[in-house]
Amino acid sequence: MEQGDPDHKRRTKTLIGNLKSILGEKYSDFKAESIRFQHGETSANEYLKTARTLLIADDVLREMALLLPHTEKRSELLKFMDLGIEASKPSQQILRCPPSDGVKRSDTKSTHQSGSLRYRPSAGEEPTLHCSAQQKPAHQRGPLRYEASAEEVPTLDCSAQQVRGRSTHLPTASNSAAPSAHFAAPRKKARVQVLQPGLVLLKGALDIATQIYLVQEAFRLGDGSNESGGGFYSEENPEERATPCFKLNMGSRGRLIDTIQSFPDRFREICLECLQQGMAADENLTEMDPTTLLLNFYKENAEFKWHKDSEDPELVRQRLGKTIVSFTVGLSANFGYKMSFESEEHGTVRLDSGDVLLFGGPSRMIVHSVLRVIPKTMPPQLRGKMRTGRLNVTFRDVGCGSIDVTQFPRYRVSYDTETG
Ligand SMILES: O=C(O)CCC(=O)C(=O)O
Ligand SMILES: [Fe+2]
Repeated sequence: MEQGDPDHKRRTKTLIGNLKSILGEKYSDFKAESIRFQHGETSANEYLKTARTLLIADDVLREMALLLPHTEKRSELLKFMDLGIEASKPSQQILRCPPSDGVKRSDTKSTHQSGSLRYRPSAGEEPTLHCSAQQKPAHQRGPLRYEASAEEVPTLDCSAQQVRGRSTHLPTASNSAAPSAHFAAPRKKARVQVLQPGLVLLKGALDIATQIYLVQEAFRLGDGSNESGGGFYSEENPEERATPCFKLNMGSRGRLIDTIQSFPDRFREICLECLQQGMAADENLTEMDPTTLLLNFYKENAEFKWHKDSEDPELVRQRLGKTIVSFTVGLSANFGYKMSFESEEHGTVRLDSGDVLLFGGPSRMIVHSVLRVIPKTMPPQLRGKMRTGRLNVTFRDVGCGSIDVTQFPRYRVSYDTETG
C-alpha cells in the first residue's frame, strides 16, 4: 500500500479521526511528537512511550505505524513494536495463569516469533487505561484521568460478520463437564493492575478458548425459551416467523442469578485461579469460594446503574467481605467506581474481553456502574461464536446466605439465622 493510494488515504483519514476522538486537545501534542519521530528527533521507544502515556491502544498504534509515509521510519517503528514492545510497557508483574487442566505446556510463540505481523493484538492484551496512572504506585493514585476518551478507543477492524439474524441457536457446549479440549490453548498473559487497594484488574486473564467456553455455557444455561423458563434470554419464533426474535429479560440487558452448583465445576475453578492471581498481587483481596453466580448479558450501549453489591447487612456495616470476581467476555465496557454514592468523582476502567476484575477488602463496597458497553469492540476470534454483546460473569461468596428469588432482578440474599 503506497502513500497516495485511495486505501492509504482512507485509512489515514480514519486513523486521524480516531486519534482526534481519543486524544481530544492532546492530539496536537501527539502530532508534534509524531513529526519529531519522523524527522529522527526522537526514538521509536520514546515515541511509543508517549503514545502509551496518551492511552493509545496497541491496535491503533500498529495501524499508525503501518501508515507512516516513510518506509524506513515505518519499519523502524513496526520492528520496535514487534520486538521491543514488551520492553516499552511499564514494568508490571506479569502473570500467566496455570494451564487449567494441570498439564504443563510450553507457551505459544509470541508475535515476532511466529513471524506474523498482526494488525490487531487481541483485545485482552491491549493496554488502554493504565498508562497515565503508572507514574505513581496504584495506592497513591486518584481516580484514573483520561477515561472519557478511552471510551472512544476505536477498533479498526470491526466491520461485518456479526451474528445478527441467526436463525438457529448459537453453538453450545455438548458437555457441561468442561471437556479438556476447551482448554487446549495456554492462557494468555495477564497483566495485573491494582487500581486501588482491593480493586484489581487482571488484564487478558481468560484466553479465547476459555471465553468461548464461558459464553457457550452461559447461553446453554441461560436459555429461557424452553419450558423451565428463567433464563436471561429467549429466542422465540412467534408464529413460526422466519426471523427468530432474541429477547433479553431486562430489555437491553439479560440477567440470571443462580447457585454455583447450577454451573459446571469449571466455572468455580476458573474463578479461583483468578482469585489466586489477584491475591498474589494485592494483599487486600480476601479469600472467597463462590456460592452464587450471576450472568449479565448486555447489548451494545447498554448500561447498569450505580449500585453496591451489598447483600449482607453485616458486610455493609463492616465495609469488608469476600472478594467479588467478575469476568468480561465480548464487547468492552467502561466500568465506573467510587467509594460512595455522594462522591462526585469516579474512576473508570475499561474492561475488555478476557479481563477479570476483582474487588474485595477496602474496595468490596465500592459503588460501581457499567457506564457503557462499547460498540464495535468484539474480538474477531469471538465473532460467530457469540452474539454481539457483553457477557459478564460475576462470582460472589455469600456464605450461608441463599438467593431470594422473589427479589429478582435484584440480587438479594436471605440469611437464615435460625439454628436447628
Ligand atoms: O457487568 C458488570 O461488569 C457488573 C455487573 C454488576 O455490577 C452486578 O451484576 O452487580
Ligand atoms: Fe454490582
